[in-house]
Amino acid sequence: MSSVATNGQATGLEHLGIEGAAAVYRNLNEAALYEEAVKRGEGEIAEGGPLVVKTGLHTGRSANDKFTVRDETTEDTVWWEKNASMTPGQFAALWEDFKTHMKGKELFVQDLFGGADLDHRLPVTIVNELAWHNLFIRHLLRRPEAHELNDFEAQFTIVNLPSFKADPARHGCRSETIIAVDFNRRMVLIGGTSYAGETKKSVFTILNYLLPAKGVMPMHCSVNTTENDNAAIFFGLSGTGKTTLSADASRTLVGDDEHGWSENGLFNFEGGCYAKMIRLSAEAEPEIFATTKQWGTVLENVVMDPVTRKLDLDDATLAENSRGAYPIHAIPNASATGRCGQPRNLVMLTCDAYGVMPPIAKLTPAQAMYHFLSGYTAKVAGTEKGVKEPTATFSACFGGPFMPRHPAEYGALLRELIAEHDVDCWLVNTGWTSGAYGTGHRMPIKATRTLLNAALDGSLKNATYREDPNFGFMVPTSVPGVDDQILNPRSTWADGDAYDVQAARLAAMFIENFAKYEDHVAPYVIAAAPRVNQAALSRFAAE
Ligand SMILES: Nc1ncnc2c1ncn2[C@@H]1O[C@H](COP(=O)(O)OP(=O)(O)OP(=O)(O)O)[C@@H](O)[C@H]1O
Ligand SMILES: O=C([O-])CC(=O)C(=O)O
Ligand SMILES: [Mn+2]
Repeated sequence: MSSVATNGQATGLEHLGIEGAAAVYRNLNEAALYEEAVKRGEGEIAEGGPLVVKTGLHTGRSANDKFTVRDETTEDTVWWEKNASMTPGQFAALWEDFKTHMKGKELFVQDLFGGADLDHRLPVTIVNELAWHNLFIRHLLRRPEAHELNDFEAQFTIVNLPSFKADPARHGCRSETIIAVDFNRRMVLIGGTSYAGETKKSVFTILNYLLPAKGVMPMHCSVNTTENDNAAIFFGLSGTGKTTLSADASRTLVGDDEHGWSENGLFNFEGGCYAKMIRLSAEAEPEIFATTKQWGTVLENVVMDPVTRKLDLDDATLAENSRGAYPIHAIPNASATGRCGQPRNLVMLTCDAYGVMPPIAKLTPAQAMYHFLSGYTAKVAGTEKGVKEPTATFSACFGGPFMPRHPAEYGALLRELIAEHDVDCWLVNTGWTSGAYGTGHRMPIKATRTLLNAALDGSLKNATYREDPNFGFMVPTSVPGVDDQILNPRSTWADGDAYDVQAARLAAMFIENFAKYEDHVAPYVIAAAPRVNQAALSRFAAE
């Protein structure tokens, strides 16, 4: 039940040491939070009803401002090479300063679950300074039934104060922005950023730490299924198509970003979606587009005409990473439970801006392990003119910034689950074709969907395949409904030699990145590495 505490009334936050707030609004529903957000000038209402907000300086996650407390709890369980540390003393000072900062402020609190599987879900309390942040996280996580709130006992608390400014000298951080994770105190403190994604990815970080200890695999992936439960997992880094491709009219959406895989099957950690809005097309993504016309959707950094209240989804002035947050039932064919059975297919999405990877390839279990640990995608220069060079990104487990443990731990869990459930693995490139970024173009969404559907319905297994000379995986030569040519990326390039050079460069980047795992994985995984075409590579060096 919702409650409001003012003027020294009991707030339910005393046990945390949070005292002196001007008011505490607990578990307000969507309508009430809308009203509070608008009343406070936090956002404006667009045509059709969405709440439009701006986040200012930070329009994406601040991965370099995230710190984990290093103590006896975490010393041997966190991978310190890729997780920046802070001391328990620095965290204690930060928490004191957070409590001071909250005095006299109005706070919005939600009690929610992370995880649709009753055996593995995590009750969390989220304390927000902003009403719209509270609405966002209510959309994104799993809302308890009224009776579940009676004996709700949070196992973690997340406090998010965008107006707080961290102090590098006192808190051990590097800027005024901080995301501080303390697994011993069971708290996450977020300060100095209004980008809402930080909160949902903090819950993800916690689950990524806790679940492997119970033998449950946490994954940065989307999941969808069918009436007869032909479930599929789509791994991928940001912008590779998890949200876009999992919302498919012919399949049931389980979730778009974070899932667990246990003996019971797959389960969503969340109860909502967080979709990229930039240049969203009504034709290619009708289900997601419809949410931009609905009451309830929170639109972050989407440009709106203040008079007509019409949205311009093509305008990247506020952010290239503009976002829409909505409860999962805003998508017509979403799962009511957030759960499904064991997957039959596992897809690794990559947005290869070099235009080298084929649009789909079949992976052996060893290749799947290799690509899971590599976590490859490429970032493009965005909208800047004249910048033609993409940048390769390797992010372990397709989610480095949210994975506290060593990638080999997640890898070992995944390997066992793939083998136990005999899952078919695929690599899908949603990035460039007919040349690299700057010359070619992005893979048409329609082609990607057709190829995926052939993989998921089993028909693609009967196609004829060729072996990719660089990556060693098997690539279909013909698939009904798509142009044969795009299946062979080299043939889409105007200059085949230029393709070979680019492919050799990418293969070499994979090898270089993978060196750090060689002591942690079995030889058969190392053997699944790409082969570097040395002749092509030396042509590049000579150029
Ligand atoms: N062939 C394609 N397949 C998938 N997405 C494509 C394709 N071509 C272009 N896109 C665009 O790429 C973007 C994919 O973003 P999406 O939101 O699905 O990424 P995501 O994996 O969910 O990322 P995040 O983890 O940040 O939420 C969308 O803007 C989509 O319109
Ligand atoms: O969390 C976010 O900001 C969006 C997201 O899913 C990602 O970046 O992987
Ligand atoms: Mn997404």
